Order: sequence, then C-alpha cells, then structure tokens
Amino acid sequence: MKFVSFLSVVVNGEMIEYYDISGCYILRPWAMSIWELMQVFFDAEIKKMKINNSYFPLFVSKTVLEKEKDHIEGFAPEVAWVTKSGESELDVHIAIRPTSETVMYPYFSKWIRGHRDLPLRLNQWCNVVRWEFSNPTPFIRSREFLWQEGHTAFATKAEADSEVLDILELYRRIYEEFMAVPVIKGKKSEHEKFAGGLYTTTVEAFIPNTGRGIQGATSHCLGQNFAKMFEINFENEKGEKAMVWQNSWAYTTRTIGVMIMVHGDDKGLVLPPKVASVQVIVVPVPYKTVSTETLFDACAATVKCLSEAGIRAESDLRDNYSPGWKYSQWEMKGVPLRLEIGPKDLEKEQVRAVRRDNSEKVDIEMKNLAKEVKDMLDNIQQNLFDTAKVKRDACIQVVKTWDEFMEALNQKKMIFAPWCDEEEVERDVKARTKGETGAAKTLCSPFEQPDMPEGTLCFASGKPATKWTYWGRSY
Ligand SMILES: O=C(C[C@H]1NCCC[C@H]1O)Cn1cnc2c(c1=O)CCCC2
Ligand SMILES: [Mg+2]
Repeated sequence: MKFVSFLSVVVNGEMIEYYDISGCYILRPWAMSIWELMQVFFDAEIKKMKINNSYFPLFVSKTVLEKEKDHIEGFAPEVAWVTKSGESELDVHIAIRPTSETVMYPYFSKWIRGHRDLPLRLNQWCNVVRWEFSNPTPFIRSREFLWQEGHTAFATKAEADSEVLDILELYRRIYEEFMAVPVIKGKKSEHEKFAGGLYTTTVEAFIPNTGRGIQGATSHCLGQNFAKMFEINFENEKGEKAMVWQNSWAYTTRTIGVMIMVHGDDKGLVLPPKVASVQVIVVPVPYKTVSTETLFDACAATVKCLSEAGIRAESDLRDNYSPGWKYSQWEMKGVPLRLEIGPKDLEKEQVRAVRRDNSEKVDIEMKNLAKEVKDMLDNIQQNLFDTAKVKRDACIQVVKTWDEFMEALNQKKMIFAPWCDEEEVERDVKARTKGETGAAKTLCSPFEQPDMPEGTLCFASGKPATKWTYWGRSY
C-alpha cells in the first residue's frame, strides 16, 4: 500500500478522524476495537506474570523530570509543558508525561526497602505526549499515543534479564499471532538503544512497500542506572544495602499502523481475523423472487449461528445501499470474510463466502456454517502471516561490502551485514547515507546469529566483524 493511500485508507476505513491540532488524531471505534482486542490478550498475559496495573499522574514537575540530565537532554524539545492555569502563570512549570520513569521511580524508592518488597512489577495503560516535529502520521508518529508501559524492579540482574525476554516474546506474539506481521527479535545497538538503559531488546518489523524498518515494541533492561539516579535500594538477605535491577517495556498504538501498512491493498484495509471487531459481515442480495423479510430472517439466523459459535458477525441490512456498494465499503474497512445470501443461496441452503485476503469465493452449506467459517477465518489469519513473511523475506539482502550495502539500500532492502559493532562506525554509516529519504541505521542484531566465518570483515569499516546486524532506513 502506498503511503498516500495509507492516509486515505485509515480515514475511509473509519479508523481515524483528523483533528485540528497537528499530530493529534481521533481513534474511532474501528481502530479502538483493535487496540482493545490486543489489550485483552496482553493484560491477561502480564497478570499471569503477577504484574499489577496501576495509574500514575499525567503531570511531572520540571524538577523531577530533569532529575537526571542525560536521561532527558536528547528529548527535551519533545516535552510538552503546562505553564499556566487560567490567566495565572504557574511558578513551577509542569510537564505532561512523555514516559513515566521519573514519575514512578521516586515512589519505587519509597516503597522498596527490603528484599521482601521485590520484585516490584507495575504496568500502566495510558497516553503519553511527545511533541515531535517530523512528519506526523496516524498511528506511526503522533504527538499523543496510547501505550502500556511496564516498570519492574528485581533483586538480581538474572531476574531482570529473564523478564526482558518474557515480555519480548509477548510482543512477538502480538505481532505474529494477532497482527499477522512477521518480526525479528534482537538487540539494539549502543547507538540506537534507550540511552538511560543498559540494553534494549526489540521486535523489528519491515514495510516492503516503503522499504523501511520499523521498531515494533521495546523491552529494556535498565540495569541499575535509574536505581542510582533515584536511590532505589534494598537490604538484601545478607543485610547489605544493594541497588535494584530494573526493566521497562512498552508497545503502542503504532502496532495498528504497522498492521495496516503490511496487509493493506488497493481496496483498503485488510484486518487479520484475530483483531477484527467484525470478522464476518452478512449481506442480503435482494431479488424479486423472494421477500425481503425472508432474506433478512436468513441473515439474522446466520449472524446468530455464528455469534453463538464465538465468531464476531454482523449483518448489513441497510435498505438504502446496494449489495455492490456494501461489498466495497466492507472491503475498504477490511472485514476478513463476507457472506452473501440471495434467493438461490436460500434454495440450496447455502451462503456465498468471499474472502478479503485473496478474494476467493466459495459456497458453504448452512448446516456446516460455524465450523466452515471458523476454519476459513483461521486460514485467512495464517495466510496473511505467510504472505507477509514471504514478502518480508524477499526484502532481506545479505551484503559483505560497502558497495553492495549502498546498492541494497537504494533498492529498499532490509540489509543483513557483518558489522564490527563499533558505535563510531554506525555514526559514520548514518553520516554517509544521509539524504532526503533518511539515513541508514541499525535495526537490530538478531538473537539468532548465523555463523561468522573466520576473517569476515565489517562491510563498513573493514575491521573484523563480530555481529550479523540488520540495517535499513526506518520510521
Ligand atoms: O520512553 C523511553 C524508554 C522507556 N519508557 C517506558 C516504556 C519503555 C520505554 O519506552 C525512552 N524515551 C523516549 N522518548 C522520550 C523520552 C524517553 O525516555 C523522555 C522524554 C521525551 C521523549
Ligand atoms: Mg522519540
């Protein structure tokens, strides 16, 4: 899907309404229902891990936000401030949270005294504000977005390291099992990681149409950096004073934008069944040989049968639109499966099923309806993932030299290259590839590392390569 059609599809598909403040968007039910379906899964999973939801204030005072310079300095321009209430100036300016480390951690320090207070594991579902200036895009880059942010504290590094990967697996599942989007699990480079942390793990997606990588979600080990900053100590079993080991992790409404870009086609949105609030739309095809009432009753019975089988089905009985008009509207909205019911179908006690992913048409006997539709929805979910994976894999290009790298970059590839893992070299690649379409950067070093033959040299520096790393232009 071309980028320009992305902007029109999210509006025509009734997901987004533009708002009069740039970079802010209205999430209409067609989008909010996707967010909620993912939230149901993720919230249940973190509850199984004994992680508790909480809610911290939206506002953070200037003094607290700027407690640690290096945490905030790179981001300062993005922070939105409240400076007045009514006509009177606030003596202490108040920031709107762009993330909640500085909001939460003074209280982590207060609540964590002994090892029995650990692990402390909190999550919050909320909005954050980052007043970005680069091209605002619904879901992908907005000045306010919804996310969940997890913040956890442990007595040992081993526990933190383990949770980082548990959460990253949940993010992989969100993309691959719900959004049908293939992702690569890996570690961010020193240059790309969250500067306040020890290391960042990520699930990286790729958009074949634009040839850009996109960070899907991140799970950071913060080490003891914030514990030092906020004096989050505890008395360990030996009675010694020790600093906690912390993680923080988030996924955002950006996930919806990635799903749209990967699956959308020239007819509009294509929703994977797992995240479709309407999985099946039943459309009557009126004809003079049969009464509208009979037809509508058949549609209602079909919806009832599917709903009782746990399938999210609706019927479109509007009498002011033709079947054809309805077909293109529900295709634009990306409903995975359409069932048409006309006089012939009634006679033969069947329905005409039309798949949104590959436009296949097949007749289904009414008596097997629920089972056949369920199998078809599962097949659509799997087919969307398989198709996306084939497309994404076709974009991956292994390179060994700078020239091969530049050629692949200009062919909008997701580049896999042996790298010396030196930060200076990454900075240099960024500088050498700067252009109006953005510089190349590391996307991640995958956990699954192919073997590195003895003597392999870094594509950019010619030094001995130590890591296979994905590179590309990104969002
Ligand atoms: O937010 C994080 C790290 C972390 N925050 C909590 C959830 C996980 C992870 O995103 C990094 N970060 C990004 N963006 C900004 C900040 C920032 O710390 C601070 C202020 C302005 C913008
Ligand atoms: Mg940012």
